[in-house]
Amino acid sequence: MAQFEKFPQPTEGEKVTLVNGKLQVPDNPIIPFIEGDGTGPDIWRASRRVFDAAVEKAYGGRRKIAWYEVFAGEKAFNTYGEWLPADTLTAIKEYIIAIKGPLTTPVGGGIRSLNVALRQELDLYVCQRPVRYFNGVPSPVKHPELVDMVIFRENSEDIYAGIEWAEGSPEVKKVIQFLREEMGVKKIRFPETSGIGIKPVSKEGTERLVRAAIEYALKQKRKSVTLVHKGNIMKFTEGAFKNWGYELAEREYSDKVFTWQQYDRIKEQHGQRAADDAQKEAEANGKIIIKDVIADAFLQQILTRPKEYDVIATLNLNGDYISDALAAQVGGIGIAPGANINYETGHAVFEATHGTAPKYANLDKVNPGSVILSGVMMLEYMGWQEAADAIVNAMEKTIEQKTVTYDFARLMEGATEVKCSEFASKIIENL
Ligand SMILES: NC(=O)C1=CN([C@@H]2O[C@H](COP(=O)(O)OP(=O)(O)OC[C@H]3O[C@@H](n4cnc5c(N)ncnc54)[C@H](OP(=O)(O)O)[C@@H]3O)[C@@H](O)[C@H]2O)C=CC1
Ligand SMILES: O=C(O)CCC(=O)C(=O)O
Ligand SMILES: [Mg+2]
Repeated sequence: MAQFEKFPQPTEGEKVTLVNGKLQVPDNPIIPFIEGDGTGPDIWRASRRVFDAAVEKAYGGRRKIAWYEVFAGEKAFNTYGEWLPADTLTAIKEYIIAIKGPLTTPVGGGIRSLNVALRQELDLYVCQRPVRYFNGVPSPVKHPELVDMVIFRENSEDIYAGIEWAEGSPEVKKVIQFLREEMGVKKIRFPETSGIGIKPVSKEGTERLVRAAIEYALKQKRKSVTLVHKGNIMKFTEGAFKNWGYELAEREYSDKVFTWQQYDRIKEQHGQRAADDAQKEAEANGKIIIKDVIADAFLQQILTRPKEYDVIATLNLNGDYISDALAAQVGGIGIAPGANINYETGHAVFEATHGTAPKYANLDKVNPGSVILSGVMMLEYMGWQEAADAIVNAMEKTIEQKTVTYDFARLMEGATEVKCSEFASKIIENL
């Protein structure tokens, strides 16, 4: 049993376990949850009702989640005097699968991101964010239905490692002195007034992320995996990510993928026609095409040619930007789910793409769709597909009936605007 310093033990349920790399989920699994800050509590209350109703409906009482509250953010600070108590990490390590609401991160000072800390502490190296269109959702683009992508965002490295020093600090002076005097760096434009941030990107980190993306593409019979990077500018981090990604694909999946690097080699030796034919043959044989694109070009092409993209593998910061941009394309951040996963240990924390939307806190107003769909991902991960499908169908039906929260209502003709809790109730009615 987990040893908690401050938290009470869970009073009901059984542990999820990992046996020989496979999750074993009992009928009454203990699932830790973090309510979240800002709009988190409103959204969590609404979402939890949907999860419980769907599980009850799908399994007639045979299965039931034993929710176990753990704490992070403001509620943790107010209750335990810490933003991220050790017990929360202990609980997630012990019970393997958890779900959370958004947590606040102050800009330019104060605590570092608790969301990022959770991902790093638990080494949840994949941030998996599927982006698809739900019929009837208002969108700013003409063909939102052409967007059907799954983002694999590297979650443990990059500029998010939090290695940075503030302008004027003794540390930054030391780093700048080292760079100038020992490394021969001459390009810091204003050395006296610079803050410095470091961007670590490793071969191991890249390989496990790209491997997860390719495994997903193979299992789900997707067409391509695109490595999105800014390798033309950041050659040894983003450029290396691209190179390591291609190398891994050709080394570990040689009979299952066709890469654009292979295409280039064939083109060089035998001409463009031969390369085109080789790619067509690979596609006809169901091979996954591994390609790459520079991040800025990608951000315009997801608007102009979304059909060309499928599974996306990218670094941490690119993935953050891409997640919100793609979410907007299919109707906004109100229905953008996600998961942070370590595919080796099985640990997974499910959470929405959006933040705490603080101006709407406690108004029972915002869309709970992102956390509800994050819960759908969680149910799928647990193997409770029937409950997951029931929620997706009921949510589709509710949106088609034009019963929606403010974010959709303001863009839809003839919609009935409902509160966060009412949207959840309508989904439950439609189960
Ligand atoms: N994983 C996490 O926990 C994350 C936490 N954060 C943190 O959240 C805080 C606030 O961040 P901020 O940059 O304002 O981004 P948010 O995602 O919280 O909000 C930005 C805007 O997105 C829209 N929005 C967000 N959530 C919903 C929802 N559920 N339904 C409908 N619309 C929604 C609102 O748009 P509109 O104004 O148009 O109504 C809102 O003003 C920060 O402290 C940030 O660090 C941010 C991202 C992820
Ligand atoms: O941790 C935060 O405050 C922001 C995280 C974020 O934007 C994301 O995970 O997409
Ligand atoms: Mg983000």
